[in-house]
Amino acid sequence: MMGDTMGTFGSSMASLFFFWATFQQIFPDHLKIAIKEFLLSAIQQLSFVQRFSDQIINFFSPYIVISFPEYEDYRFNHAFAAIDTYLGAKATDKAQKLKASQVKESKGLILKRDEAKVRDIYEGVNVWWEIVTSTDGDRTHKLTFHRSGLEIVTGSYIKYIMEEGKSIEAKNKKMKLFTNNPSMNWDTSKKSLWRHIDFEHPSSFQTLAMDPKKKEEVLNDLEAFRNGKEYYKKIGKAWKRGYLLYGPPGTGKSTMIAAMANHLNYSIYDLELTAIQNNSELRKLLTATSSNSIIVIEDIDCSVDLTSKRRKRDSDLSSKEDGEEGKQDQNQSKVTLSGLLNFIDGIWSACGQERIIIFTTNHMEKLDPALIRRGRMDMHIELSYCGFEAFKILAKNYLDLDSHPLFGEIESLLKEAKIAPADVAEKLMAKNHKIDVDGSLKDLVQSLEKRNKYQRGQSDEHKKKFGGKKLGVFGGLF
Ligand SMILES: Nc1ncnc2c1ncn2[C@@H]1O[C@H](COP(=O)(O)OP(=O)(O)OP(=O)(O)O)[C@@H](O)[C@H]1O
Ligand SMILES: [Mg+2]
Repeated sequence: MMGDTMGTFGSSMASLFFFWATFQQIFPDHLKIAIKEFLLSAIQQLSFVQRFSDQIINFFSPYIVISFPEYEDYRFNHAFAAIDTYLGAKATDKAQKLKASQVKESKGLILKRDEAKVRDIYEGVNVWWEIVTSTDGDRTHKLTFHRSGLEIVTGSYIKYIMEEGKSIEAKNKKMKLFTNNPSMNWDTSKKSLWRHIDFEHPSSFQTLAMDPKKKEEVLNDLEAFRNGKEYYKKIGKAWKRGYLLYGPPGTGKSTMIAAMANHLNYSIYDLELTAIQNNSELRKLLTATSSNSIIVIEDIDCSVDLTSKRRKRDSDLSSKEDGEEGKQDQNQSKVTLSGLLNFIDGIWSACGQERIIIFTTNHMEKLDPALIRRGRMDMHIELSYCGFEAFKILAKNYLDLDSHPLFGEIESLLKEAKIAPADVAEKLMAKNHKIDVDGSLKDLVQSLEKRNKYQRGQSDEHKKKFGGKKLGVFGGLF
């Protein structure tokens, strides 16, 4: 009825236009202006009628639509993700068969795929899911259902979807790796402060080559953290834990982070400090992270010049306190030590629980003691050069080997050699997809012998030149 009225009105408008075009030359100017004004007011009335009619239709429509946008206030909407997983997992042909058997059991849930829309039945209420993509690429899940099902949908269906989605995600181990978008793009990208991909890293504690005792310690600490909800509540501390991973390049710091995430089934937020302008941006990023996550700042010593003020203060006693925001270099990132300390202390992450914060560095000595003191970085974990125990794990991973006549020789060579597990792993890797146990081990022995000879020859000269600093890694040399 309303549509017919609109159609008639539209054609009348077209006639009016035609009238105006044909006779505009005949009419004098003042009449032309009058007709123009009349047409404009008619158009305004039409849009008003349209808006009003939309409201009336919405008001009387028996259907309700609820939207779940992918991003809300620059934050990734976890409800969207749960719905996505739920619909993705259930709305397949296979799932339809599965569903048929579930009807008898508990919830009475049936899913049918209707091209772009997915129909779902929950406790007798029909609902339709549709994914809508806007012109600028923003995605939204739209849920449509009859008004009569409002109580069931809002009372239990949405909760059910969230729980199902999350449990499927947990079962599928669908973890995510988030990386912060550069803050200069926040306004233009208008989506999220973080972008993400599925996190699928094969690393585990089992395959991590390090001293078994140290590994055990880390694992126990993680377990205590995971089960520590009540404990943290009791002692009045935010449920978080900080780990500082330090050691030379290629010793497994990043690999250990992946192993931790896999062990705990947590997502990773890889925080690139150099992409942030100041402390308030850091705060924004942190409040946009979710619980059950690991926040990582790799190479903390290189990310931001956090130590410059300390050094400056050491040399210039009149300079200001650490806590003041930097006013020195306008072009430099102004994330300050105090901003970072606030974050670690859990002030800004108080909105979420169960978080782990990890810093990695190759140069522990460069870091400000305030940043890494116990209580902030609760556990300092050294990832060091490859010892014999670590080698045995690599040999098992790469060659499926528990023992070999060359193991004795390798053990004594490793006592002296400063070789990163990454370099040992490279020697043990299959060449052209072929595993050659004897060839790989001989290759490793030769490389270790050369390395040790080189180290012995160079160490005195190096000490003289670099004032006794540790030798670097010889990764590329042998
Ligand atoms: N402890 C280890 N156990 C198992 N594999 C390792 C270990 N250390 C290194 N590797 C292997 O070497 C590669 C590089 O290691 P990784 O990236 O973890 O080193 P890193 O300590 O993070 O180095 P960087 O300081 O340069 O970031 C890994 O992909 C892995 O295959
Ligand atoms: Mg690394």
